[in-house]
Amino acid sequence: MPQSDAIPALLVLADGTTYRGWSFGATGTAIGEVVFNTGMTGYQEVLTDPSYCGQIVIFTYPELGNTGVNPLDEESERPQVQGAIARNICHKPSNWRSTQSLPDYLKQHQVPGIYGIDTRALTRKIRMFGAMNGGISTSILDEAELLEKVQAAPSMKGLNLVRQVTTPTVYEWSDPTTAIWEFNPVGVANSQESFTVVALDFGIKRNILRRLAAYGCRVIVVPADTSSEEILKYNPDGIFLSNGPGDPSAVTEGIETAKALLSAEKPIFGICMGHQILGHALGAETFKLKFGHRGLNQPAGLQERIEITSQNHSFAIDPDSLPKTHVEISHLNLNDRTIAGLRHKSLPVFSVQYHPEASPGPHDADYLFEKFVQSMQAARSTVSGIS
Ligand SMILES: NC(=O)CC[C@H](N)C(=O)O
Repeated sequence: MPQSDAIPALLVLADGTTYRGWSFGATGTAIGEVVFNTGMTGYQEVLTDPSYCGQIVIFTYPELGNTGVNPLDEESERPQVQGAIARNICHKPSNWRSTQSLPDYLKQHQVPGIYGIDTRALTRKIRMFGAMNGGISTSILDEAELLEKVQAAPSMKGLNLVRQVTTPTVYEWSDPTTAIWEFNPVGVANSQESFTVVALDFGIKRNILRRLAAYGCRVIVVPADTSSEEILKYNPDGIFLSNGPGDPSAVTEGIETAKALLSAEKPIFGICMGHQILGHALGAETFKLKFGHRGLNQPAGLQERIEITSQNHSFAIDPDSLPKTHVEISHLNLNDRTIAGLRHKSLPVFSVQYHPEASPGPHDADYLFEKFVQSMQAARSTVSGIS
C-alpha cells in the first residue's frame, strides 16, 4: 500500500497504454525501453547491471526492497537503469547487510521508480505486443503529453549505448569472489596458475571480474574502443568480451576489434553482448527478439546437459546467418530454441548468450570460467612445446 505522503506517478507505453501508481526513488521523468525481469531475487544486481542502460525494468517479483541495498552487491558503481516499475515497495528494509533503503538509494542516484502497478498485466502486454518504449513521470501527469515524449524517443534497434558505460581508462582487477561466498572452492583451487586476460569493456559486470580473478586471472579491463594492436601489446593469455547495453550490430568498433583478435588465434570468451559481437566478427548477424529473456531460470543446453541460467538480453544471433563451416552452436535456449552458445570449430574461441557469473542467478554455468582458463593453459603448453 502507498504511504500517506506518496507522490502520484504516471506510466505510459508507446502504444498509449497508461497506468497510474506512486513514485519511489527520484521524482521527475524517465523514458526508455520497457522490459521485464522475472527473477525472484537480486534487484540491486539487476538495477546496477550496465546492460540495462536505456531501459525501464518491470520486476515481476511482487515486492522490492525488503533486503535494502549494500555496497557489495553493486554490479557497477551506480544504478544503470533508466527507471524501475514495481507492484509494491518495502520502505523499511531488514537485512544484516543493508546500508540503505532501495527508495533512498534510487533517489540518491536520480533514478525514478513507480509502484502500485499491476505488473502481471503489464508483463502480459509486453509479452503479447513486444518490448516497447515507455515513460514514467511524477512531473508530467497528463497522458497525452507523456506519450508524445515516449513516441519521440529512439528505438533500441540500432542504438550504440556502449560509449555511455565503458570504462574511460584502463584498470586492473584482481579481487576474487570473497571466501564466504565462494561456492566452488575445489574448481578455484585447481586453477591457481596465473593468466593475463584483457577484458574488452562493453559494460562489464563486477561479478564477471570476480569469477575470472577467482580462477587465477589477472584482468586488464580496457575501454570498448581499444584497438587489437593495443590489446595484444599486453601479451594476454586470453581475451574476454563483456556484456553490455544496446544493439550489438551498432558496436562496429568492437566487432572490428574482435575480428582482428580472431586472427591472433588466442583463447577468446564472450558473454552476452560479447557473444553477439563475437558472432558478428565471425560473420553472423543478430536480430531483436520480441521481448527478450530476463530472469534467473532460463534453460540452456543442447543434448544431455541442461543448465539453468541467468539471462538479460534483447538481441540474439540469427541461426541462418551462422557460418557453419567454422562455427557451431554449443547451446540453445530451451524455451524458444534461440542460440544460447557458440563454439569455433578449430580455435579456442567460445561464447554464451547467458550469464555464467550469475549475480543474480544460479551457478550451473560457472564451469565456463574454468573452461576458459583450461583453454589458456592449453594454449600456453602448445606455445612452450608441452602438449
Ligand atoms: N546483457 C547483455 O550483454 C545484453 C546484450 C544486448 N544489449 C542485448 O540486449 O541483447
